[in-house]
Amino acid sequence: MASASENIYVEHVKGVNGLDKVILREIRGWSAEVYLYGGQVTSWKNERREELLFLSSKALFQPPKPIRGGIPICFPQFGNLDSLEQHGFARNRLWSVDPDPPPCSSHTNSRAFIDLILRHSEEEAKIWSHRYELRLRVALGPAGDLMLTSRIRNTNTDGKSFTFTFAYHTYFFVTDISEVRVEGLETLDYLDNLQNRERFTEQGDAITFESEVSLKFLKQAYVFCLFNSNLYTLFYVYRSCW
Ligand SMILES: O=P(O)(O)OC[C@H]1O[C@@H](O)[C@H](O)[C@@H](O)[C@@H]1O
Repeated sequence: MASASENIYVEHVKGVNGLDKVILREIRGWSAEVYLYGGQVTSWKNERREELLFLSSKALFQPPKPIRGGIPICFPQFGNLDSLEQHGFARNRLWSVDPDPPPCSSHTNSRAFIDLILRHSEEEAKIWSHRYELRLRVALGPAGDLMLTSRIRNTNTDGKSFTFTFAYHTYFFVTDISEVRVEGLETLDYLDNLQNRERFTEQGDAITFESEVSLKFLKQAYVFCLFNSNLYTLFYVYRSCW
């Protein structure tokens, strides 16, 4: 049973439409909310209780529809290049709390974290025949940093390998899109969805937004940052693999 002090950091509650939700809190006032439906982070607030993620006011919270906003998990595909549904099925499955996660080398400072797991199901085997375990740790660091660690294990009994693509499809909250700059993507190749997916190489030192932009980068940057000057927020997004 969780002790009173643990309850400060991790609280299990019912969210919209009675869906299970976990609230992570840090003592300085930062918080994050994670729905078991989709394994989806839907809120990340700073110590002034300002929301840093966008969640659509029209988000349905109604399985099997994905939740529009926060950080949807795209697996086993990002986009719609394969025959699977757009962005895969992980975002519209009910995940479980993982009671016995393998050791996770990151986030050792954090007391506000939750481990979730999604396993293959017989129902799903009709559309994707592989057996897998997808683990997700969502952790809120003492300084409010939000860290997502995903681990994918092939559990095919015949040892057959499979390929997949994966993405955190993060919706950041911005107050004025014309003020936003995304840096750190120069020299990376992308497909421009608004130009028949033609391939280009990013040349500028920042991407800015004067009209609709829809780019799919073919490799992820190790770090990129998004400046949102009105909110005085600077998001750094780091990627690390091991
Ligand atoms: O509407 P969905 O399936 O949640 O996808 C969200 C967005 O995902 C992006 O990857 C696509 O480029 C957009 O066209 C799409 O709107």
